[in-house]
Amino acid sequence: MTAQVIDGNALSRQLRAEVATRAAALTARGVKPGLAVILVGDNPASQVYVRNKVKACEEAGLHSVLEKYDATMTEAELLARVEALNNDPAIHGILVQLPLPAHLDDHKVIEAISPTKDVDGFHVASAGALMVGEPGFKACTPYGCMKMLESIGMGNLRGKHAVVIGRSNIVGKPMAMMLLQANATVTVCHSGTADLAFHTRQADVVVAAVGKRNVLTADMVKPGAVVIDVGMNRNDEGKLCGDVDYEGVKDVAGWITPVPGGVGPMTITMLLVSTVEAAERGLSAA
Ligand SMILES: Nc1nc2c(c(=O)[nH]1)N[C@@H](CN(C=O)c1ccc(C(=O)N[C@@H](CCC(=O)O)C(=O)O)cc1)CN2
Ligand SMILES: [Mg+2]
Repeated sequence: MTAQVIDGNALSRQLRAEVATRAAALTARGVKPGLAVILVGDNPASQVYVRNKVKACEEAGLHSVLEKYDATMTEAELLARVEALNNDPAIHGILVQLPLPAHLDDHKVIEAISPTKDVDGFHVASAGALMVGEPGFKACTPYGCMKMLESIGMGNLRGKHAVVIGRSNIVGKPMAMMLLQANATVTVCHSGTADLAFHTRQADVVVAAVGKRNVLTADMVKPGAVVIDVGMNRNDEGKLCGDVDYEGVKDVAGWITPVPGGVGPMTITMLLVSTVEAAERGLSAA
C-alpha cells in the first residue's frame, strides 16, 4: 500500500480563500480583522514563523501588527504591551511567539492575553473551554490536524482509536481533547509509556507530536491507518523532517501528512481562521 498524502499547502489555500471572503465581508462592515504578533528575541525559526504569519494576514486581507523586541525586554514591559493590545479595538487577536527567552514566564505572559483575543488558544480559559466542550479558541496546530482529518472524511471518529504521541500543552493535550470531541477513543502516549508500539499498532489515527525523528516507524503502524506528523526536526543532512519515518510509514499507512507541507502551513491557516472568528464574535457582541 502507498499512503495518500494529505497536502497541507493545498488545504491551506482553500481555507485561506474562505478566510479572505469572511475578512472582506467584515471589512465592508467597517471591521477589518486585526492580528498582533509579538516576538521577543532573535530565535531564527521564530523570525521565519512570525514573518509568515504577517504575510499570510496580508494575503488574506487581514490587518496585522508585528512587534519585535530585544531579548533583554523585561517581563513587566512585555505584560504592558499585551495589556495595551488587549485594549486596542483594531486588534482582534494577539499572539506571543513561543519560545520566549528563558527569563520570561510563558504562562504568566499567556495568561495576560484577554481570552477574547487568545487566537493561539493557549490561555487556561481557552484550554478549559475545549475540555468542557464550550466555544473558545483552539490551539492552531491540533485544530489544523482536525481540519486535515475532516478533509479526508474523518471528521467523526466514532468507533475509531486515535493515539497521540506527546503530551505538550500546545499540541498533545489539546489534540487529545479535540479527538475526543470528534468521538474517537483516545490514548495519549509519552516518554513514560512502556510499550509505544503496542498502542500505535492498534490505532486508526496516529498523531506524532514529540519533536524527535523516527518516533514512528513502519512496524508500529496498522495497515491503512491515518498518520499525522506534527514534528519538525532536522535529519543528518540538515533537511527538515518530522517525527515519522515517512519513507517507511508511507508503504503501510492509508493516509500520511508530509513534512514540510503538512501540518506546518495548517498552523498558520488556523490562526487566520481564529482571528477572523474573533472579529466576527466582536461584531455580533456589539
Ligand atoms: N505562539 C505560538 N508559538 C508557536 C506556535 C504557535 O502555534 N503559536 N507553533 C510553533 C511554530 N509555528 C508557529 O508559530 C510554526 C511552525 C512551523 C510552521 C510551518 O509552516 N512549517 C513548514 C516548514 C517551515 C520551514 O521550512 O522551516 C512546514 O511544515 O511545511 C508554521 C508555524 C512553535 N511556536
Ligand atoms: Mg520561560
